[in-house]
Amino acid sequence: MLRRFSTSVRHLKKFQLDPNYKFKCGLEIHTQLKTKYKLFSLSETSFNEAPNTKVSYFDIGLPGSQPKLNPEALYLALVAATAFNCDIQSFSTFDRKHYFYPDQPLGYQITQHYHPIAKNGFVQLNSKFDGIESDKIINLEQVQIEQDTGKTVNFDDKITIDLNRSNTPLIEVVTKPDFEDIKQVRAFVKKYQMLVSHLGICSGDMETGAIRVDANISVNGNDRVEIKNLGSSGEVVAALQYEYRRQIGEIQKGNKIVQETRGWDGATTVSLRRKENALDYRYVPDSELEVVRVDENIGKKIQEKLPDLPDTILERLTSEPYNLTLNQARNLFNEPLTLQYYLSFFKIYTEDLKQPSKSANNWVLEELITSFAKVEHPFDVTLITPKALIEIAQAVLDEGISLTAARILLRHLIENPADIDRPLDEVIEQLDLHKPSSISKEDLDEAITDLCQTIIEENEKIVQNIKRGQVNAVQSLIGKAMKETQGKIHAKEFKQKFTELLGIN
Ligand SMILES: Nc1ncnc2c1ncn2[C@@H]1O[C@H](COP(=O)(O)OP(=O)(O)OP(=O)(O)O)[C@@H](O)[C@H]1O
Ligand SMILES: [Mg+2]
Ligand SMILES: [Mg+2]
Repeated sequence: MLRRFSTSVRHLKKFQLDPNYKFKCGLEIHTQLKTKYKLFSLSETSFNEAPNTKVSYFDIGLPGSQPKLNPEALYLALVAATAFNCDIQSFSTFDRKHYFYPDQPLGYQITQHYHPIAKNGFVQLNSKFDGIESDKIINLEQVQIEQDTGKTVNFDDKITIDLNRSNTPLIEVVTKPDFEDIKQVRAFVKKYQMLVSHLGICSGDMETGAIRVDANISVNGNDRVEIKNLGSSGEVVAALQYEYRRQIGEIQKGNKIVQETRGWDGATTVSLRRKENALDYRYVPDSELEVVRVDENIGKKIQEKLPDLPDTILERLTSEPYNLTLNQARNLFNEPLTLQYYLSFFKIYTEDLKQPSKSANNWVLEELITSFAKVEHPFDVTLITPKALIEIAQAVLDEGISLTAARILLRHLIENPADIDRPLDEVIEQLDLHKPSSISKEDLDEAITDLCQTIIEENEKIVQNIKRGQVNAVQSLIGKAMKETQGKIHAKEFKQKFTELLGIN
């Protein structure tokens, strides 16, 4: 996955649109809704179960079985439509789209062709958060509710069919052909993915096929070509880059671009079929499903209950008082428990202890996280609570221990969780981390001078480098001194001493 991602980034750098060939693109995004039950039956939705174990009569198209709409799916579709700023339709219906496929036993897919649940939304791409040069609005044509198909799985020389996925609820979100650039497409897919998982509408995992994208592309106003079933933002980008170049090649040869459906094989787009038109699908209203009527104000009511959207959260975290970098904010956004931890630590540290926000950020995002990494323990917000971290930070502020001692303490507590419940002072005592307060100032200064001199004598090379102008190399001498004194003496004091002894500024 990571490799695929970096490949697409590399492509992005190299790839340029040709100003003589205008790129135009619109997406159809199929999103599995995270419901307990399927769209029109009472079998449970399934992700990794043994094949054909999560199916009801209706899911396998048994004659006589009837569909009944799952209200949870309707609700999640309405939440999506609201978050995408759509006009929710108080009247919508289901239709049958006929086509034969072995993993679609009904012989048709139930979708919303004539009267979808929502129309006319938009998603705002933001130059600050979405990695594009300028803000851009992508308009949406509609959101429709539909069923997923089963899966055809090839085993050696056999083709098998797994109907667990059959009748899983989907929404298809159709954008207007507003994308003028592949970077905008990539930004949109990423944002879409983040939004639906944040709202709990969908798992958001493209790897498991929970979001699948069909990308429509045309060049210089010619017919559009639809590339079906792209499974990651990297694939969308790679397929569009390939197809853009292919269409330019055809135009340059004087060939006509015909409207067709193509697939992506990982390296090229391949023709699957000439595009069916609506007539080929023989859309008819599904006579077994009732008209869906929703309250005219439902969008407003849902809007009031929506949590803050990702952009709002990122905006807040990157502004006063937090002032996090965009990367830090993104990482926190992606780890809700860590975000909660950070916010509660930040509040106590800056409001009760009246300490600067920069130092609060440092405690959580540097000291705490690095301590876990150093002892190779997976980061766990429940281990050192915000209160416990406050206590450690407080010990440093009160000058009871040095920052380096605090680091040793943090690592010790992570590795010995039983000690977390003991009084902190006792643990500090046990580890002998207190600053050596019993020694007189003169004795301490002498000891520091001795130690620094020894280190200077033992590290001729580093000293030479410093004298040649690599002043930063002094840090490695300080590191050695800190190690020697187990962090009991502040780095600042060593820095002063080395500066003095080496005569550097
Ligand atoms: N000239 C164009 N260039 C690129 N994309 C286009 C162009 N015209 C339309 N599109 C895009 O094609 C998509 C059409 O999707 P829609 O679901 O309406 O129809 P479809 O692809 O014919 O149906 P199906 O759902 O059966 O695939 C939209 O995303 C739209 O933005
Ligand atoms: Mg479509
Ligand atoms: Mg389509």
